[in-house]
Amino acid sequence: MNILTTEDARFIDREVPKQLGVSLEILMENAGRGIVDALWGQYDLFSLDNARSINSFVLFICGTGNNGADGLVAARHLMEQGVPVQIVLVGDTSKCSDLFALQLERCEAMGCIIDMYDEFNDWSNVAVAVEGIMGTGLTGKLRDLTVDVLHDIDTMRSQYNFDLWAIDVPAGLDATTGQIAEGTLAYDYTVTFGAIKQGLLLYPGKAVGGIAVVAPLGAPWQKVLGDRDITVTIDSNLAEKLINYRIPMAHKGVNGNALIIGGSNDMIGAPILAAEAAVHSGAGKVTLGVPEVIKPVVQGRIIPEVMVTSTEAHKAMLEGRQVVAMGPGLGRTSDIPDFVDSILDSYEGPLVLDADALYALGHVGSVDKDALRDGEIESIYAVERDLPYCVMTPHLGEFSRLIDLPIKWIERHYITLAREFAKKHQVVLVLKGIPSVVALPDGTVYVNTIGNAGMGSGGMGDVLTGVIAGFISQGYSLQDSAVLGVYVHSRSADILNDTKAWGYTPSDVSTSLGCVISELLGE
Ligand SMILES: NC(=O)C1=CN([C@@H]2O[C@H](COP(=O)(O)OP(=O)(O)OC[C@H]3O[C@@H](n4cnc5c(N)ncnc54)[C@H](O)[C@@H]3O)[C@@H](O)[C@H]2O)[C@H](O)CC1
Ligand SMILES: [K+]
Repeated sequence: MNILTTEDARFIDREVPKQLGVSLEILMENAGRGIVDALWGQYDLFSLDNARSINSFVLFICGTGNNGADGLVAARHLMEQGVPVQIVLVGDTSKCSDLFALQLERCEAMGCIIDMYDEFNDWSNVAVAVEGIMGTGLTGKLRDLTVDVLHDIDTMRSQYNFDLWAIDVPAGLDATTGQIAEGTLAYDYTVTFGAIKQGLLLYPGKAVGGIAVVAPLGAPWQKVLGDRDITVTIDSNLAEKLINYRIPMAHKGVNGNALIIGGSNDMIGAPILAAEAAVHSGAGKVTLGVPEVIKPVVQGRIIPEVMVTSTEAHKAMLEGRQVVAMGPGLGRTSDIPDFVDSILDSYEGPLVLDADALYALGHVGSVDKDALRDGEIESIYAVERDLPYCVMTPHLGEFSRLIDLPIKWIERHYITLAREFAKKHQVVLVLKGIPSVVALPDGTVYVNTIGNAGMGSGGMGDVLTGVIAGFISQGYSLQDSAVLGVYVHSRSADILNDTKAWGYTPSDVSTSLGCVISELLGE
């Protein structure tokens, strides 16, 4: 499923009429109709009953831009259907958009009940409120007047207990970054147009949008996006397309030979988790390379399917592998950067870099904060160190070190930074956060839509690394392995979450991977 940013939505507004001959007014008509369909999907609008009166109605709270105009269209459709509606207007109607003026004229001609916000006081009869104060047209902080209106809505909702819907995005939510302005409310539902807005998938936006319903615009807007970078959701539909059946005669030689490199005196758990996850994801043969000193302990702890070797003999260790994943538990001692470099120099096959291997790389590039602020995408990121084509799986802290930028900035410009990094370095970046994203060298970004709070525990990332390596060893491309790995890992955790809340471990996620694979194969 596609994901749209504010810029994409504006581009669609501009280009669909030009290239496809479908006017903005028609798109708006479909958007308004989509709001109505979404409301019907949730309530029997013919017997609206807010438990207080039989005079209840659907209230549309409309700003004077096209977001408000969508609300006016929806109100008109509901009037035709005989559903009681009222409209309140927020803002200066003398400064409205052209389409708002047109839709308002229509609602007035039909005798719809329309009040200015200050005149409205019939909150006790509101059954459902639909907010169209603003959508993708938000600029800067919310103006005081808007904050006051939103505050009133919130107070009235607590008092009268009606559901609150947002048109396209909640007023105050940045539809691209998911950041929210002070005063933004939390909603029960958001009806968003064409495709889900990126800001509804990123925190804190994801937490305030409620249940998202996508309403079609009535024209194949995908056709006009051309070579714009695309963003897509990671969900079961995508994963089902990526997973392959195994041929019946597949043997361990066909299913790949994976090497995991990691471990140090203080950390033996991380590489064990990664190697075991590679086994559970279906790799034919898995070897774990650890420093000689910890080899006996590791051998005593790990499942017997994994062979353990010593990293001291590293040339021989690399031979015949379909994938090498390096980093879990490697440590941060002064010898590690040279060790990581020597592996990068001597191994030319598919590579996954995680954890301390990423730390060992240090800064690999830098961010121009001004360009980031101004959205000058091309000049945001400068490469300082070339990297081999590989999958990199940093969490926010590790990414912060790689690009030399505080986490706060990364959180605010999550997808832009992931995309620029993957494009400029030509690597597959799995940025592990909430949500995790996978950015590809061609600029496509996949955003994870599943997973749960139980995944926030030590070792979960090591399992993901092992899963991705496991898929690569079985012949999946680096990018498919990253996307499929993120899905399977989160889905396994979701299955466990159903019965164990957060009381499950990374090892449990690893051992349940097979359930997800069989679910994807429809077995
Ligand atoms: N392609 C699509 O997805 C379509 C979307 N539609 C709808 O159009 C809006 C975007 O409309 P636009 O006129 O560009 O802007 P808005 O109505 O969202 O906002 C303008 C409105 O908001 C006021 N405003 C802006 N910033 C602030 C602020 N910081 N504080 C207070 N008020 C602010 C501004 O003054 C204007 O009054 C999109 O979301 C969809 O709902 C089309 O209908 C169909 C195609
Ligand atoms: K809105």
